[in-house]
Amino acid sequence: MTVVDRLTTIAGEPIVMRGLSKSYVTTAGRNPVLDGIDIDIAPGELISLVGPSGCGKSTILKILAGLIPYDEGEVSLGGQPPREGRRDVGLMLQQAVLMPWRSVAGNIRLPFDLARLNGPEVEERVAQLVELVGLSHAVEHRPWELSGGMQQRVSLARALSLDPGVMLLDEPFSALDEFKREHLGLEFTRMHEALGRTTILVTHSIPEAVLMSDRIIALGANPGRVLADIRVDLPRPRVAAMIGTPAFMETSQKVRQALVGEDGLLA
Ligand SMILES: Nc1ncnc2c1ncn2[C@@H]1O[C@H](COP(=O)(O)OP(=O)(O)OP(=O)(O)O)[C@@H](O)[C@H]1O
Repeated sequence: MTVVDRLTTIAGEPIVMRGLSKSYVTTAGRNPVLDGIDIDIAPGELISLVGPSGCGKSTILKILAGLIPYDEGEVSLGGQPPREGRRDVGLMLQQAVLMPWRSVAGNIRLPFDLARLNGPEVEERVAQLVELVGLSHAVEHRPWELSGGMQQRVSLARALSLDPGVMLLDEPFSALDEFKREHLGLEFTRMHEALGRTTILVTHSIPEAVLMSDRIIALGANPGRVLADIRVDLPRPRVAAMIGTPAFMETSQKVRQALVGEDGLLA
């Protein structure tokens, strides 16, 4: 099987979190951050985590990526416990971490280099990814020559490079202007619909969550817990024309309701 075949035939993996709890130990003592999180994600589902700053969204992704330990509960991806560096898990963190000495193409090629994959198919795949994230004009640029949004796009392309069965994306479009954000969000959704990777997206944007997701998990803070699990009943493929339709607005309203405090404002 060639690299490209593998890239287009990989299927999503289920993700299970049961009774997941996590505290950070700080100089001020033990800080409970997640308390009894139960989330089941079916193979190929795209779910969004939304909730106030500090409710533990990034912590959930880091636990799933095997970057940090957890205290209690069960966590599995494709039936296996989290482990750092798994090639079948694509992670994009909030801050793009790029190699300063590598070009845009070189940064996107990094996972292939680490996996000792090379040749014309890899070059073709890198070129496809560069084009996908709209950086064909900057392919030889170094990270410091890029805007924050462009760096984020390199980071997204790199997370997509090995076409993993599980994608963990922490606010992947936050540094983009609204036009590019909607465009790339829909592009990503289109790829998701074609390839069916299981995806967890952390976002602060309720409209973005509604447009892209099958389900939206609303989280509360102190400690982080699931407030609501809301199904998005919009057909696929998702298209821009769905934004603002009654079904879209109704779902957005449900998410908002789950997150507002007693004063009616988002926490
Ligand atoms: N390494 C750490 N050590 C101690 N406390 C931490 C650490 N990382 C995160 N925290 C704390 O854990 C809580 C959850 O952080 P986390 O980054 O998961 O939240 P978040 O929901 O992703 O927030 P945001 O929306 O602002 O990105 C916060 O109170 C944060 O201060």
